[in-house]
Amino acid sequence: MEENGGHYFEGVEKLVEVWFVDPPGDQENVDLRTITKDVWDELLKAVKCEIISFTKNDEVDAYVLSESSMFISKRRWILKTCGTTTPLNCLKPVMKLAAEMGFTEISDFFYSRKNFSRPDLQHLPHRLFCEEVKFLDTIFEGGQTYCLGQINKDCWYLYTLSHPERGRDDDRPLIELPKVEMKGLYEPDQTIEIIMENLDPNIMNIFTKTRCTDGKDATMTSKINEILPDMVIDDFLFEPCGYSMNGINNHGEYMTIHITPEKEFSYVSFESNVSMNNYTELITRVIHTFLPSKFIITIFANKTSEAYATIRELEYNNYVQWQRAEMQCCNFPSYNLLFATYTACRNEKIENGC
Ligand SMILES: C[S@+](CC[C@H](N)C(=O)[O-])C[C@H]1O[C@@H](n2cnc3c(N)ncnc32)[C@H](O)[C@@H]1O
Repeated sequence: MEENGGHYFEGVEKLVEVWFVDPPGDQENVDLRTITKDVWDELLKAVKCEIISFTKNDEVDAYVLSESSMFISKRRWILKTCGTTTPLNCLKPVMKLAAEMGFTEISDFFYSRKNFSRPDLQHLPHRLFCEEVKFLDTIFEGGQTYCLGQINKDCWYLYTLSHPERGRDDDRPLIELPKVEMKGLYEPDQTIEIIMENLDPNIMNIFTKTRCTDGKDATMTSKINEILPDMVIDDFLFEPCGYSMNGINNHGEYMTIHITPEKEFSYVSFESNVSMNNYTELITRVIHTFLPSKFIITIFANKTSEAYATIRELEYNNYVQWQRAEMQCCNFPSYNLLFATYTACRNEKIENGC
């Protein structure tokens, strides 16, 4: 990979998602959102990133970070950071703090990332996936690890831990399913992530200070605001280039986009937990907004999610300009996972429908 006058930025994010179990009894005040910004400022020092913006609604707190994003709801914590950050270094302190609040158990844990372009620039424990696994195994018992895709090319690593038997203990099933199925799975959950590389340079130019004045200008010019129109957007345009946004809606759903526009190592990620029974249109909107040369899609859906039974439908979808290179499906105790990679068709192939 060619560098940019010695400048290199690793767009690939490390993604941590933790679901704590609501403690029994009166749970109203046991809420991760009671952790103040000052406390997060301190905790994030171990990650080597800072909070640059904050928005919230009744369901979710959303932080834009100097390197990506953090989302906090009552019992779920998501930390997504790029560059050479070290998110696993704040995991133990956050779990300790959560335990002091009453969150002593975890029902689901996910750590995932694509392979880095420059692993040599990463810091301990993020230099190798096996090093990350070793670190996580000192915290969790029974974590499972996977590598999807091609180990010698583009791949995606996952460390996951699931205790479906420890789910919410509140007798409020959201949809009618036999009790045995519902145990521990009262809250529908799904996450779609689209990881895009080698993007259209004219589109990437939008995410520079030479073309746009600020985050809002870049959001409107690129039409990011039309991807999921009900999201209230908090956006930031870096100097001289680079863009991050969080969107939240009143259903407690979020979206987040992060853009590294430098042409030598351009990278864009899209992530959302928006609930849909078919993600084809959303995926089409995202990839037409950024025009990547290649992309990876991952979709997680738990058993009460409306996407649970349908994520395999991606197998039958054609995106005209992009051809699917591979697809893998996994069934975990609480979640189904779909992983697929796509590459842009050459022009003569497009004319023939790829
Ligand atoms: C934080 S953003 C988005 C990163 C994201 N993970 C992605 O998808 O690429 C990174 C982009 O902003 C640029 N940038 C400029 N100033 C930065 C800063 N202070 N911290 C992090 N990135 C900065 C980087 O060069 C890069 O293009």
